[in-house]
This record gives sequence, C-alpha cells and structure tokens, in this order.
Amino acid sequence: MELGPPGGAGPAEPGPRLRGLRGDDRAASAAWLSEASAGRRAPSVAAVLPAGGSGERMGVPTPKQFCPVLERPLISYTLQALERVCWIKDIVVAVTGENMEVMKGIVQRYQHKRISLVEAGVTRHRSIFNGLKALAEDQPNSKLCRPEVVIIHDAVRPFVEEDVLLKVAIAAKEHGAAGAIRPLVSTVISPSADGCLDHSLERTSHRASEMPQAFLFDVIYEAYQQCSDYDLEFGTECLQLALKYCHTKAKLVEGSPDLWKVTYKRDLYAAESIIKERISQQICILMDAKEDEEHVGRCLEEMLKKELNHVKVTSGALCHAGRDLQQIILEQCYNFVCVNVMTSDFEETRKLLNALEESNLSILYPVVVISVHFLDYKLVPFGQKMEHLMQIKEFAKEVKKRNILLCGLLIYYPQLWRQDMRTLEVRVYVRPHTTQPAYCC
Ligand SMILES: Nc1ccn([C@@H]2O[C@H](COP(=O)(O)OP(=O)(O)OP(=O)(O)O)[C@@H](O)[C@H]2O)c(=O)n1
Ligand SMILES: O=P(O)(O)OC[C@@H](O)[C@@H](O)[C@@H](O)CO
Repeated sequence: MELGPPGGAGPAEPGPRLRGLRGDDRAASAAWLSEASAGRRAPSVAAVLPAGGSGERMGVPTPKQFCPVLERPLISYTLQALERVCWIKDIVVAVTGENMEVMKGIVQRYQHKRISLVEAGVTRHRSIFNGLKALAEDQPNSKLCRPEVVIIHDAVRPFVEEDVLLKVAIAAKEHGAAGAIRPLVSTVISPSADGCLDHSLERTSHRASEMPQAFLFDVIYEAYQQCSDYDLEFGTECLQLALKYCHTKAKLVEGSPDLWKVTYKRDLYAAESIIKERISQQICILMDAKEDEEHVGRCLEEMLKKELNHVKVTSGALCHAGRDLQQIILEQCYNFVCVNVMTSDFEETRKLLNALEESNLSILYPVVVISVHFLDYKLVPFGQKMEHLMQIKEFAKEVKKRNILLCGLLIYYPQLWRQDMRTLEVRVYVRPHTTQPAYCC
C-alpha cells in the first residue's frame, strides 16, 4: 500500500465555508464547525474514495473514474466536490498500482488538495479497507490522522453536495453509521431457480442505498477487520458490514437525485449534461479595486445573483486577483464579465484572456468573456474611443481559435452620470439556454 504525497494540509479555502448549504443544513454546519471555534476539539472527518475499479459495465478500455468529461477525468469532479467541504480534513483515494501515476498526474494538474493515494484492492470492499488502514495511523510513515468520522464515497459519484455530506457525517457521529438513500425507480424482484418470478418486493417499503455513507471510524474499521473473506469478496454494502459485525444500525438519510453512480456509458453522457448545466449557472465578475468599478461590479453581482446560481466577484488588478482567478478557473468557471470603468485599455481583459488560454478549461465548451467599458463621452471623443475599442475585434478573432467568445460592451455616459454612479441600475438579460448573457446598463 503506497501513500502518495499528501496534497497539502488544511482546507483548500481559509476558514469555514458553508457554501452549497441551505436553511437548517447551514445551521447544522455552523454548529458542526463552531465546535472548533468554541475551543472544543472539532470532530475530525476524513473521506475514503474507492477508485480502483475497472469499469467493465462502461464497456471502454479506460476505467470509468478516469474517463474524460469535458476533457477532465470524472474523478477530478468528485475530488473537487469533496474539496469544497472545508471540514473534511483528508481525502484518501484507493487506486490500482497501474493507475497510481495517472492519479498523481490528475492531483497535480487540477491542484487537488488534501489527497492521499493508497493501493486499491481486488474488490471495492478491499479498496475501502485499504483506505481505512491508511487512516488508522497504524501504518509506517503514515502522515494521516485517525478521524472520528469517516465518509465513504464512490469516486464515480461526482455530484455530491456539502449538505448530504454534512447530514451523513452528523448522523454517523450520533448513530455510528449513516448512508444516503433514494427511492427505487424500478421494482425489485426475486427470481426463482428456474428463472421465473418468485416474488417482488413492495417498492414503497424499500429504498436504494446510495453514497455518501459515513461511520464512526472505530465502528467501520472494526467491521472491516472482522469481515469474512466472502463479504470482502462479494459484499456491496458498507452499512451491512457495520450492522453485521458491529451491531450498528445505520441512520438513513434521503439524498438528492444527483447522487447516482456513473456505471454505464449513458451515465457519462448524463454527467456531461449536468456539468454543462452547472457551468452555465456560474459567472465571475472581475474588476479593478477602483471605487467606481467596485460599485458597478457589485451592482452587476446583485442582478446576476437573481439569474444564476454561482456569481463570484474578484476585485483588484488581475495580477493581485491572480490566485483567486486561478482558483475560480480551476473550479470550472466558463463565463466572465471584465469591468473596466475608467480605463479603456484592455490590460485587465488581456490578462484574463491569457489566464484562460493557459488554463485547463475544456476547448470543447465555449468560454464567454464580456469586456465592459464605461467611458465619459465628454472626456473622450467618440471616434477616438471607438477606434481604440475596435481592437477588441482583433482580440476576439485571436481567442476564438481557443473557443473563447469575447464580446465588448461600451457604455458611453455624460459627465453628470459619474456623480450618479451610485444610482447606476444594471439590468441584466440572460438569454435562456445559453451561456451568453446580454447586458444593458
Ligand atoms: N476493486 C475495486 C472495484 C471498484 N472500486 C470502486 O468502487 C466504486 C463503485 O464500484 P463500481 O461502480 O462497481 O465500479 P467498477 O467495479 O469499476 O465497475 P464495474 O462493476 O462495471 O466493473 C468505483 O468508484 C470503483 O472505482 C474500487 O475501488 N475497487
Ligand atoms: O455494487 P457496485 O460496486 O456497482 O456499487 C457499489 C456501491 O455504490 C453500491 O453497492 C451502493 O448501493 C452503496 O452501497
């Protein structure tokens, strides 16, 4: 079993982040995190991701966890989802020896943090067990701490949100084990030996066991240590191991429809559609820290928040915002508004375009950049400005080769308006089913 280089301690983002949580989940998360801030020992949480399968049902040579979705390996989306959760301290991924270098390359290329790699086993349960052993602190050279709670999540379930992770972790702390469930889509039947129907299960009184699942580490580690070879070989349910070997009845937590596991090729197409839909709901507003730009950017942010799920704002000259921007690009933002209030030059937009051209964003999906310029027509003759701004056409042609759609928006305003900057109303028209918003100020 080989522990790869830990991906760096601590959450990818400073401080507690309650993103992706709503209502009482947010309150629960705050309570969960406040244990730390209250000076009490925070409940330490780690995750184990079994990623050592061959993906036979996918029917392609590449194991499905490494299959590209928008040119990015599927497992990277799952890691990104877990990394958004600041209270998961370590993420242990079990991969086969032959895929260890591939996995290390993915961790490096997408700058995944808090990742440790262990050797997978010949079955999913054995892979999970190897992950637990790495956390048990009874391994030589292990840099990992034994967690109080461990989350187990299939590497091929990329659409996991913080709220369900929090629910199963809190439930596991209280009950010893917890798992996400979903209503059955098809009725479960039991065939007789001669291949005929023996009986069917009452669908409404049964549920599908999904992931994530969470356990008190001691419970699930003990269960795996007691586990029979038969169960390690043929078992598919961690909750059952906790029940059978530790008499721990898991708390069942209703999960969202997006928790499904990528198993067949159609699931990969579905995953790509979901990822594209999520990309179209994200936008980043870049502006310089100048007061006017700040105000315009904040106006735009408020308007866009009514239309889109994720609106990020990064201010400060791009060179300072660079790290922020890199993180935003890493999180797969494909839509940008670059606000240039008093400067007509394209320096900021150009820096953004350079960062995008050097990024890992897929060329298969259009990046939309809207370069907004506010100019006081009393200060600057229109002709001269338009000539200058027409440069944007040249930029646009250049970056189009990389599927970056660059649009320019010039807002000419009278001198008086400058004092009225505070009253600026931004009306945003986001064309449905497109990533290209149309703006009017
Ligand atoms: N020896 C194994 C087998 C599976 N898994 C992981 O367990 C998760 C769920 O298993 P499954 O969907 O069955 O994956 P595969 O075994 O790869 O798929 P198949 O059964 O189609 O071969 C996947 O992330 C898979 O990589 C694992 O870590 N080690
Ligand atoms: O059986 P598979 O290896 O396809 O999937 C493993 C688990 O995801 C599956 O058994 C869930 O029902 C969770 O227990």
